[in-house]
Amino acid sequence: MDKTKILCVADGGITTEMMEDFRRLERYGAEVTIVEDTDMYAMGPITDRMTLIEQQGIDAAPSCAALLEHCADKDIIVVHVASINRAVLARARRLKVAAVLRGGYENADVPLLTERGVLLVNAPWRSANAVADFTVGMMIAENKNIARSHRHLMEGTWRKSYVNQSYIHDMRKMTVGIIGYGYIGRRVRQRLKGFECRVLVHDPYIDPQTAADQDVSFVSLDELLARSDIVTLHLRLSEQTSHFIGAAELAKMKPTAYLINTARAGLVDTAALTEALRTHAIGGAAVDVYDTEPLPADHPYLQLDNITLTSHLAGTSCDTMRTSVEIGLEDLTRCLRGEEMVNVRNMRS
Ligand SMILES: NC(=O)c1ccc[n+]([C@@H]2O[C@H](COP(=O)([O-])OP(=O)(O)OC[C@H]3O[C@@H](n4cnc5c(N)ncnc54)[C@H](O)[C@@H]3O)[C@@H](O)[C@H]2O)c1
Ligand SMILES: O=C(O)[C@H](O)[C@H](O)COP(=O)(O)O
Repeated sequence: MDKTKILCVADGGITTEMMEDFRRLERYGAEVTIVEDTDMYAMGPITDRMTLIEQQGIDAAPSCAALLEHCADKDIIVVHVASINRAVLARARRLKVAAVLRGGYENADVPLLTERGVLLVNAPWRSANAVADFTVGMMIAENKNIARSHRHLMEGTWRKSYVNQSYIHDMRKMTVGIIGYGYIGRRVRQRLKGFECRVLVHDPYIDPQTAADQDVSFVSLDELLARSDIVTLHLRLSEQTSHFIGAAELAKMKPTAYLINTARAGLVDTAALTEALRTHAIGGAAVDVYDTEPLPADHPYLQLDNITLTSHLAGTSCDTMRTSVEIGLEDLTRCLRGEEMVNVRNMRS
């Protein structure tokens, strides 16, 4: 019987050494080939190919030469950010499973994979702990003026008070509203337990039983916006959620409330948030993600004194990359044992 042939494409984000873990699948009779996506290094920062794909579509970003060269006889391919696009699928005629070791899988042509009967699996919660940690950090950085004080000290200024002086509260006195209760939203909630703050959640897609099992209050969007001292976004960006927070939603927030966005820039109307912060219609914001990245030097956020900004760092951790491999390896192990994979995104086997 033919061996199952697996191709793993390492790209520096997920290193060749990390991809070596997939050799454990050889105990199930698979043959594992590991190649390097050297084009990725030429493209600069790891997210550049992803930005091209997100903004211009899957066929806009250059294909990975190593993937094209080695995919023809493979049953399974494993990638991080290399595109599984039309060109790859035209060559990979034996392909049965495509594994994208990310939460998002914009670098896979899902309709085409589905049409070809190829299962797509991903690594949905790989960065959820990193992003949840970071999000809580952003809440505290903004509310307690940590980044602002750091900047002023680096500039030689000792300041004892900031614009939010009259509404800096201990976390245990605050109500935090979590919008989107998926992998990251739930982990933010877990972390907030230690701070003893009240937590409200808005997520219309949580089934009633799951909601009943959680010790949080599920509320409408309007109630969450009106009652929260901190509103934190953990939805995925889609046509339905584009500009989820605009002028109308910001107007429903308390004038002392903070908006935290470590999810996706497109969830928030940037002009509306800028205006709300400029006029102090809300207390402040902390933002990790932008419509244009890197953040342009003339971006209006850079003129504000009530915002904490980071450079799309929330998901970045060594553990994120290791976890990506662990999640993928678990599912491909199930596949080789003839069991159902858990992270299938396009159809059930
Ligand atoms: N900044 C970073 O570095 C970074 C890293 C990883 C992920 N992210 C982003 O974090 C976000 C959350 O990721 P996740 O893995 O938790 O996603 P997820 O899919 O697990 O959870 C999203 C949740 O949003 C809910 N939702 C959908 N529409 C909604 C609506 N209209 N109102 C309220 N809730 C709604 C869904 O039911 C789901 O529970 C995504 O936008 C993702 O792109 C950012
Ligand atoms: O936000 C991020 O960090 C990036 O989108 C990163 O490319 C991967 O995130 P993921 O697709 O795993 O959610």
